[in-house]
Amino acid sequence: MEDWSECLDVAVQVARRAGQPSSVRSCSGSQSAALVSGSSWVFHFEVSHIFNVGRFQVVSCAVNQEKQVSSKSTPTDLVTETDHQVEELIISTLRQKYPTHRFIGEESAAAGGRCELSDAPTWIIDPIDGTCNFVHSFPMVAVSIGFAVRRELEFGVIYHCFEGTLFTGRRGHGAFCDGVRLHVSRESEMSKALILTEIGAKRDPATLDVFLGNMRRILSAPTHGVRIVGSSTLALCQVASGAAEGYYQYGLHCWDIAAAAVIIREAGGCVMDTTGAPLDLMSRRVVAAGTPEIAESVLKLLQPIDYGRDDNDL
Ligand SMILES: O=P(O)(O)O[C@H]1[C@H](O)[C@@H](O)[C@H](O)[C@H](O)[C@@H]1O
Ligand SMILES: [Mg+2]
Ligand SMILES: [Mg+2]
Repeated sequence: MEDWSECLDVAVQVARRAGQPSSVRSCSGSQSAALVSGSSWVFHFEVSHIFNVGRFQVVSCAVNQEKQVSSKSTPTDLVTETDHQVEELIISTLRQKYPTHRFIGEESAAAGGRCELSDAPTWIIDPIDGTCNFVHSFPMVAVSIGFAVRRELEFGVIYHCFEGTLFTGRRGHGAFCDGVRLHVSRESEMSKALILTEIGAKRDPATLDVFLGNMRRILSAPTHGVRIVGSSTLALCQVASGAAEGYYQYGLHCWDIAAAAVIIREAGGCVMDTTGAPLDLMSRRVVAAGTPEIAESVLKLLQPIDYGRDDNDL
């Protein structure tokens, strides 16, 4: 297995830096060990040297400032200047260090950039996940950075900008939150499950009928409850940490799924297509769960909502 740990540590530093005003913090001991095991790289000096520039616009600084809010695919699909600035910070920093790598970023894609997974090392970036929350200063906002090589997800980094917590997962090396190992819930009964979902950008009556029908069937399964937090990546991190048993959504994007899929898998969970087939990162739909039983129980109750694909133009 190739050792991408050096890339992972750079992603950790970029995500932290993009999400917080203070200087780059090193990872905790065990998390550092998990990130850099088997590598001779002198990470923190090199990484802090890369980011030792004072031009960062960061999320938790900007959250209480006046924002220029606009919308993209629908009036509820919001974007701010901070989304653009954080994505530019992340991609320019990574591209300087890895000029041959490829990048898929939410705001670059919105501007017409291609969402194409190839064999090349590819960074899959959501600069602010939970932009609507960010606009309202609702404290569920994340920076998400996934990394794939030969179409295989190698690692994911998700930084919770309000809590200052960092979720990481590296294929074959486990998943952590601030150095504490993550384990999914082993619950297999829907009647004892907490299920998370997100609404997606479409609000037309037909879409809302299917969305609300899905939620009604999940609630009537029955389950303990359904939660919508407004950030796909942070909701998926709750599955990885065992705080929720399952997640389903139509309408998210590859940059919402990529990092979280690695973190959930490395925490012992499963991530798949809403049909039960293997995950299709570009399909804009997902079911994730601590156990296959919960995943199966959820997907059997779902009616599909068609959002197209991220790689529609290929
Ligand atoms: O646009 P950002 O990056 O904030 O991502 C959110 C999507 O916009 C929502 O449609 C979707 O429902 C999720 O809330 C997702 O996190
Ligand atoms: Mg976003
Ligand atoms: Mg997002």
